[in-house]
Amino acid sequence: MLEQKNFGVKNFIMKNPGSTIENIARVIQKNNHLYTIATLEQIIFQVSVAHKRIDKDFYVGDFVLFNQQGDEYVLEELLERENIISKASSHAAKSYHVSCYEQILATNVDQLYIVIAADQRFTLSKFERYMMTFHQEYVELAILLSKADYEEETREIIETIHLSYPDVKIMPVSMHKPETIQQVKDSLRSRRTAMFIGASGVGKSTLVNDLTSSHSEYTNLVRTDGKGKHTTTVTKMLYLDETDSVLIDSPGFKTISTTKEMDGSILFAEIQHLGEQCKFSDCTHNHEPGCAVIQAVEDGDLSADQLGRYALYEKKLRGQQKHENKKQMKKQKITLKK
Ligand SMILES: Nc1nc2c(ncn2[C@@H]2O[C@H](COP(=O)(O)OP(=O)(O)OP(=O)(O)O)[C@@H](O)[C@H]2O)c(=O)[nH]1
Ligand SMILES: [Zn+2]
Repeated sequence: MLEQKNFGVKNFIMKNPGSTIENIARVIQKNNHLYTIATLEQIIFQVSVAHKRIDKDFYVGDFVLFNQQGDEYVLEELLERENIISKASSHAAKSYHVSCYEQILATNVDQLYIVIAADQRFTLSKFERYMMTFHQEYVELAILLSKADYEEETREIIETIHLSYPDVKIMPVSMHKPETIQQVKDSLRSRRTAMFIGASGVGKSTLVNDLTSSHSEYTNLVRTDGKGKHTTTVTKMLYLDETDSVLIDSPGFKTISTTKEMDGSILFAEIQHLGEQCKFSDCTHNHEPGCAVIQAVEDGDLSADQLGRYALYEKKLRGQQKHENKKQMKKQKITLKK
């Protein structure tokens, strides 16, 4: 049997004392309605959903309670999720009666890496769509700028993003530059769950191969295509020996549905409306006493994620403002010199 890898079950049990240890597992792969789960001791394949739970969907990353029925294993309960990584389903967006349908990609993620390729057409609005879709308060977010051997393009993209979002963490990475792969490894935190998402063709598989290449034993296990190369057709969780962490690899998507691409005033109308009731008229809804927006989050009337996205959006506006001011000052200096 394969030596047992830590897929996060141990951590979960430590964080939730009193849980029934024997029956806790984590979903590490999903193929239609069959799941692969990891317990503290072993990996179990071909797990189905218990009859009484047949209406429930489980996702990669979920912690679950399972049971043995005869020689079959079944999923019984979903344990509380810390977070959900989702996007609007492009599939449903096409159907005329559903305009926006949430597609869950994975759950319980600590570090989310959005992979953008330097050789693909880049626009700030595409980047913003990613941020709008995936930014949330307790998930560490970074951009992996792949194919960074396209050096000119890489520089330009970093500059464009940082002009509007100076705080966004961007890590250039290239298969031709081993030190950049090492940097990605170094950023993976032990016993945490990282996830890669990105459009197809950005080089995600290549990157995952590079990260796991020294562990052929496990790569062999998860290889489903019979070919020499790892390709991503379903979402799955991989264990990385070197960092003692797990990585969720998800299939590349074509586009992020545009249903979330809206201007801030539409997206944050609710927050702006609530803001009218804040004690201070220039309230940033961040720490101020008498803030109606923070109150709404505390009361459960507004999601903390929405407030997080709002803060990000505000930051962007301030960044742009700063940039404008600098440009103006430069101009003034030049005219003074004359
Ligand atoms: N120049 C350059 N090309 C790369 C790099 N990484 C990957 N590629 C190439 O980009 C193409 C796509 O790479 P994949 O790893 O298959 O991309 P993917 O994101 O897994 O694509 P999907 O399987 O559709 O999700 C391949 O032809 C790779 O050889 C890189 O760092 N630099
Ligand atoms: Zn406020």
